[in-house]
Amino acid sequence: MHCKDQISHKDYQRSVDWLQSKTQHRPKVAIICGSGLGMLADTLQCQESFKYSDIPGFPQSTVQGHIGRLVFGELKGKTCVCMQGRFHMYEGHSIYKVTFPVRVFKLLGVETLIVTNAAGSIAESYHCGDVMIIRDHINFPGLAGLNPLNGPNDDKFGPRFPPMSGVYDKDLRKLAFDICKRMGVTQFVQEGVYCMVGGPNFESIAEARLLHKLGVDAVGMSTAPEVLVASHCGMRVFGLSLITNKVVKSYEDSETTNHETILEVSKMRSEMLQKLITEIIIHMDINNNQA
Ligand SMILES: O=P(O)(O)O[C@@H]1C[C@H](O)[C@@H](CO)O1
Ligand SMILES: Nc1nc2[nH]cnc2c(=O)[nH]1
Repeated sequence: MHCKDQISHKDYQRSVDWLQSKTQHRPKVAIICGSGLGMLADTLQCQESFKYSDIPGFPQSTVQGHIGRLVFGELKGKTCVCMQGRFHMYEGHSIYKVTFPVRVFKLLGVETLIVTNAAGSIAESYHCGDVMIIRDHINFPGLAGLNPLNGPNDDKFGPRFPPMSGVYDKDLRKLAFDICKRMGVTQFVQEGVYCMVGGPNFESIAEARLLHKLGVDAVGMSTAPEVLVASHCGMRVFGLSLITNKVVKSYEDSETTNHETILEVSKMRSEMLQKLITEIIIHMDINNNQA
């Protein structure tokens, strides 16, 4: 990966101009839907959707369970934009392309980014079907130097050396937990640390044990780059991981992980997740429709 792949302000703006010429919606909230979690977009009212292949600069989704559309609409009167399918580095996209939509959202006027993903549990106490409110992340590709902020800094977006502490908004995390209490679902709600690895392979047992020692609660192949770029440009961030499988940590265990099971579990919890995200959006402070 070279900085030559870096994307210019002009390229983000081209995408923004195209979208703004096609829709009157001016979203304040963007939602990135993880594997199998794209159904939330279907609940938006006054919908207008655009295939990634039609939007200038957008890459294509290639993963099963990621439809590949940007959907604008209203959730109980709040204007949102939903990514039905995200981009992963293992698909062959550069890290700049993976995070491209986030800067487009910023230029569209989005202030809050909600990210969701499917993840495997590392924490012993987690179960399949649990929902983890992300408190913090470990960005393995980032620690190894694969960072969407590599290259000349674009000061129009944010500072050269952005902090990464407290990135997952405390108030939104509390709001989410309070809503879970009201929904009566706290028995399968957790709060923990998400770790991004490169994928596309799932973890070896030794890797899973390493992640456990490092304090990781759930592991997946996405999210950290988008969150990093959102935080760099001053967006408020909230994240949820749906625990779709337990990561094998014992040589005695013959279970293996596969993408089909991940999609099945996502389906099982999709309604609850939709409700939770809808309630969060309804109850959070949004300076709506003042773009
Ligand atoms: O987009 P997310 O992070 O939800 O996708 C997860 C991680 C891998 O891309 C894939 C593995 O099944 O699902
Ligand atoms: N790396 C990784 N990504 C996942 N996405 C969903 N489950 C998993 C998992 O067990 N490991």
